[in-house]
Amino acid sequence: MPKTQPNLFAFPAVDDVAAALRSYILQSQAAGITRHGSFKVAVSGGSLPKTLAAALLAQPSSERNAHGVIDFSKWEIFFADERAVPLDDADSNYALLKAELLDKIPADQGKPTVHTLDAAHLDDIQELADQYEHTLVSSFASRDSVRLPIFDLLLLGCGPDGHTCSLFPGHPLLRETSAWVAPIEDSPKPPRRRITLTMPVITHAVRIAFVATGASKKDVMKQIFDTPDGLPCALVNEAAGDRCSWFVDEAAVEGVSFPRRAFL
Ligand SMILES: O=C(O)[C@H](O)[C@@H](O)[C@H](O)[C@H](O)COP(=O)(O)O
Repeated sequence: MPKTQPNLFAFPAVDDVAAALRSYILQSQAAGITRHGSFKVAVSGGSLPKTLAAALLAQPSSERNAHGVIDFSKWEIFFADERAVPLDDADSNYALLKAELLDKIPADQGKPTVHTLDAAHLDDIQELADQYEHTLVSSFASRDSVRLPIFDLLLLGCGPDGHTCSLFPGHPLLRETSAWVAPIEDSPKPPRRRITLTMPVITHAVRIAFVATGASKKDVMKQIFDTPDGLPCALVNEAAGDRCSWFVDEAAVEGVSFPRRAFL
């Protein structure tokens, strides 16, 4: 079977990115609820929670979308990567998502289930990762019955070096094939101690959406799309093909030759 290509959706401004992302999330939510009655999604940190809030908190008065409205009561939110810090620490991805999005969800949009890391294990990073893997096992079924968890949607960022989640270029963790969640103690992006979903889990998701905005991303976007050379984001593109969609603004893809697709 020929390999499929990732979808590159480019928009004039960040607001347009957020509007398209909303529509894509609605489609993914509908598919998840049809499949298993809930919507299992994992999110990253960085600039993503802000764009996500812009996408999800804008409740158009008449939602003209065939896929319904956002229903957070059906959402199970996981962290695609998380920093090994207390949940109220300024570096925590949970704290960031809470401030940007969770605290602002209107009551009539329902309350999501949010799976945070277990802060009792912050001193033991392997245990922290193992405990988070247990959290996934409890939600997705046991490791004996499923080889890998299948998220309905992963919402990921792309670092200026091409990293995603806490998988960094050239890092041995990129070759992890057995764990679902892995610890990292030498993250080049601070803080150094983190946990992350592994590549097999990422590439098995039903849908993967990358969000990358701003001119600071254009060099790495050229590398990822025009001269793919093993950067973590390029590896996800390669493995997931058209299950992988990029929501970017024009500034982030200036000079990128890879063909854009129209977002319908
Ligand atoms: O915890 C983290 O550091 C993030 O999960 C990380 O993987 C992030 O998504 C990228 O670094 C992109 O960040 P920006 O969107 O801020 O560039």
